[in-house]
Amino acid sequence: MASTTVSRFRELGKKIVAVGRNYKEHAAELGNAVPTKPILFLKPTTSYVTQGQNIKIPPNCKSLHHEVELGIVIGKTGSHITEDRAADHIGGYVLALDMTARDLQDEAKKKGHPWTLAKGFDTSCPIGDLISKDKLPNPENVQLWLKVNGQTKQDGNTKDMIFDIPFLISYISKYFTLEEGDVILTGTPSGVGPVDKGDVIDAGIGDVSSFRFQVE
Ligand SMILES: CC(=O)CC(=O)C(=O)O
Ligand SMILES: [Mg+2]
Repeated sequence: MASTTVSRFRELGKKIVAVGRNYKEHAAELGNAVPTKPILFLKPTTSYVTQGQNIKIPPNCKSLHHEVELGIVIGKTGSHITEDRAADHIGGYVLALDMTARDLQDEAKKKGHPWTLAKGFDTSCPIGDLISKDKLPNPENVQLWLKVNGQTKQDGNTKDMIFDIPFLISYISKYFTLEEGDVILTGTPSGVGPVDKGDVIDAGIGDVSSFRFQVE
């Protein structure tokens, strides 16, 4: 796959597949059980925002939470991908936030409704630039950090993921064809919390990639 093509993942990608509760400590902090198989949901690609654009609080949301995540950018289309072939389908990585209207999500959870509004609203997926595979040779042992107004809120390591990257690609691709440019968000470590109008979020993957977004 040509890296010039994958670098256009935001234009090419058809979907964002997100994994929920992939870190034990995060499941615990929200009082959720540790999953025995991946919990998946979709975010539309209209949720992307890039640096220079702001995060907007969606209507009726009184508790907008930050979730820093490692994203996998798919470089080669495939379905029923085996774990041992998963690496062939990775085009690179990306830093992302899975912004979550926590109160709307809690309301939906209580009623057994989908999380679509809480997770898929416009600006709910701030995203960085493509990270090439050679810049992140060990994606399963990197620090994911996030600060709000300069204060550290999240500082976890991808080695603590419950389901690892090959397993996720294999599992997801049994259900959804993973297409070039699609992004898998691999879940957030603990420390999620609220942000408000005017707050500044800085986040990063170790010292490999970082970005800043403001809440408007
Ligand atoms: C409880 C959640 O919102 C699940 C989620 O998105 C995660 O990253 O974990
Ligand atoms: Mg998340």
